[in-house]
Amino acid sequence: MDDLIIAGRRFHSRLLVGTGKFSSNAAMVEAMEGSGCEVVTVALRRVDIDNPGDSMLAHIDRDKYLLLPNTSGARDAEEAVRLARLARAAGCEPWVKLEVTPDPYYLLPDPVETLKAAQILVKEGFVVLPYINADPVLAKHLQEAGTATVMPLGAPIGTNRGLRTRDQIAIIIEQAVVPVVVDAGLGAPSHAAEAMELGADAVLVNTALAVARDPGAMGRAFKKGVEAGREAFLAGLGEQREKAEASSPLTGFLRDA
Ligand SMILES: CC(=O)[C@@H](O)[C@H](O)COP(=O)(O)O
Repeated sequence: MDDLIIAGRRFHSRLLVGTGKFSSNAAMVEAMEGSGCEVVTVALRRVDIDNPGDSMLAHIDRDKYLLLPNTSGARDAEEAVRLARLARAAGCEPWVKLEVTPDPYYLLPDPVETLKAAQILVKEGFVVLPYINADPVLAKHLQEAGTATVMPLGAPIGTNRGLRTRDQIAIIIEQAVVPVVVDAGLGAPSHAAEAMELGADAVLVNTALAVARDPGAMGRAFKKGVEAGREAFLAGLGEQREKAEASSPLTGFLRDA
């Protein structure tokens, strides 16, 4: 068993999926099913969380998937906290993907407001999964505040540019005492595999699935990428070297004969 454990809860899948930007609810469900995910994140601003008949929520089987509300669109801590409280009041589990993104162009997370919101929400009993820039110092502060994960970005949301923050993420992974979930910017299964090979505990993907010609097939491709990367990480990757080293050394019985 190689389960992902977040706040004491076990997941077989290490791929979390976002629900934005899909051309239809059917396409979203195909991507979720193909990916094998068990956690799906939903922007609180986009759904009527009080209404189980909301057209998008009605397509998410809550027995099969953990619905992870996110505070996407919040511009400061106050707004994020308000959204999280609304979700809990509407009967959602007290899990929240904390996003505070005041900058409309790059959607980069605000570190000060994110930390402030995390401190409040943890105290109120929320399981907090904060979306952050790949900043190891901030990651430490959030863990000290009691967050259940840290979720550093690979690249800005929706850019599909892959693991641009690789070196910083490596430091976060080295120092983390909670699961590290690489979130945002992963545009191809190879990007997800790279994050997992680096030692990330999980990844979260949305845009790459939503914009694919066949979201179900892309979900399956990401599943394989995540599994391959995880397996390689556990198997132990060889270190990178500057100089060549022959795969078939010229020592041994041929030269000695
Ligand atoms: C859906 C979500 O929670 C975001 O953090 C984000 O949308 C994920 O990033 P990509 O859309 O780039 O995969």
